[in-house]
Amino acid sequence: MAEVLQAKDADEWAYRGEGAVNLVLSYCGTSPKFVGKVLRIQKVSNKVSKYENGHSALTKDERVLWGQFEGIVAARTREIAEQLYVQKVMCPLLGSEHVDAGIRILVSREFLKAVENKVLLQRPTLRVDAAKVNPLCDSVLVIADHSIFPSGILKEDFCLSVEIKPKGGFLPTSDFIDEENAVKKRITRFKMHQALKLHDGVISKISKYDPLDLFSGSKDGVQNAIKCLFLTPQNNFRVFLNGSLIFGGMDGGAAECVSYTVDQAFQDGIKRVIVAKDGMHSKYFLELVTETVMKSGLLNQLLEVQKLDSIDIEGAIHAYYDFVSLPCMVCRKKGENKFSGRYSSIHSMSKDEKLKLVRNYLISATGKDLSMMISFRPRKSMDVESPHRSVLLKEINQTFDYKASFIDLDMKPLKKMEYYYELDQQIVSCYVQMVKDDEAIQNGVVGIDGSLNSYIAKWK
Ligand SMILES: O=P(O)(O)O[C@@H]1[C@@H](OP(=O)(O)O)[C@H](OP(=O)(O)O)[C@H](O)[C@H](OP(=O)(O)O)[C@H]1OP(=O)(O)O
Ligand SMILES: Nc1ncnc2c1ncn2[C@@H]1O[C@H](COP(=O)(O)OP(=O)(O)OP(=O)(O)O)[C@@H](O)[C@H]1O
Ligand SMILES: [Zn+2]
Repeated sequence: MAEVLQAKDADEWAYRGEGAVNLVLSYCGTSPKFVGKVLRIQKVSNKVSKYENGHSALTKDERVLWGQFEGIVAARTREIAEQLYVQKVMCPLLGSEHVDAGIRILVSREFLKAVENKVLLQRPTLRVDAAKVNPLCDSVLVIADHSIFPSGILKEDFCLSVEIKPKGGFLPTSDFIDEENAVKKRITRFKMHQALKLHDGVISKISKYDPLDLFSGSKDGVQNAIKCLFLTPQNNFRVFLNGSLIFGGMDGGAAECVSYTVDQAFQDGIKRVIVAKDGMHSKYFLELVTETVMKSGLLNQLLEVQKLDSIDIEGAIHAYYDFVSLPCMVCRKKGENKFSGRYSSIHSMSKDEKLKLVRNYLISATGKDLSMMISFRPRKSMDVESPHRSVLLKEINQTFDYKASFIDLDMKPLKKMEYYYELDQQIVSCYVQMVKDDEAIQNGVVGIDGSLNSYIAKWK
């Protein structure tokens, strides 16, 4: 009979982290089956949400959308479909050596309850208020722990790992972008979204990070991006030592660091791995991350996936309405005729072409939201063969094994398309308003909206 995790097993799992929809636990027991693994447990919103990740299977339209991928249509639950999505859709695109789709394991309700109680005090308040462990889950995912090297490491070894959530790394060029929204072709969504997040109080400071730098392929660009992530990590940058968080936060908001003289835990942590003169460890740490990001080539692959969004949400939304057989709310609002107006080239496409546009948009959305984890351990001797790739930091003559993986490759629900459109419009209008207010201030005119003025100050 298949193993089912019970309440007593909760003792062997410890809080690792969480995002908006999953709680992640690391294994601290001795069973070879779980050593080097994490458990990824689905959460459910405390508020009733339109986009709730419930226990239901895929919708009829989603089954058509993902039908060409083996097994997804027949999946009994959304969790099973999501695991197959990682295996069949994302793995081939990102490389199976960088992705672990994991295996599902059965859990009892008592296990979920025990785990939830155990980690409650370690969870950020914002996350506790937002969501709880989904009590209806009967299975959870067991995935490789990407913050450590696979088993076989000695106890005294140290492994440093870095988690980066790069977000969208290119500017859209789609002809379907409204003239009013032309700013989208010049400013990244990440940067514009920062203005909205600040306005809504989600963050207290604008990130210095620019995804275009990270994806630039140039050493200077990547170096600058990593430095900015370090200065304003928000939910885009974290560092772990042997799986314990030593830099950044899990609250999805504004974990902020203002200088290289950060937390002692971080300083102590990097000293265990990087051999350098006092005061130089942070510099070489950032150098190591930069070199490895460049060398791994992971971002080139990721950018290709993100670029599957070829016509932007302002184009894809029209394909969506036809695909789900609903009147196009965007054409209706804009007073456009579906078959002769600005978006007629989309509305008159074949069913298959529209399906492909929507599917590619959603795959790209996964690519714009995933994270990558890169783990490092110092190579003790170049004579010993290692199955891992390595990077040499010339200035300190130190070689590191590294392992790079992608995490959080979740399938985005089809019904989120309308939300994506609305959010996109909101992001642009908030940013445009901010720029207008900024100009008004510079011209000596008092801004229209006091709250906007206050975040312009924070922008600078
Ligand atoms: O829309 P975005 O860019 O804010 O992305 C959301 C993320 O926000 P952030 O990266 O902080 O801006 C958001 O992350 P946080 O909860 O803010 O850490 C989620 O990753 C969300 O995806 P899902 O609902 O969990 O499937 C993400 O939603 P998707 O757009 O990827 O569906
Ligand atoms: N395989 C893994 N190995 C090591 N750490 C992991 C792994 N998977 C997740 N984590 C840690 O747990 C955190 C939450 O996981 P994950 O990003 O999958 O949650 P999520 O709720 O799906 O996120 P999001 O809000 O982006 O949708 C990650 O940020 C990472 O720190
Ligand atoms: Zn339309």
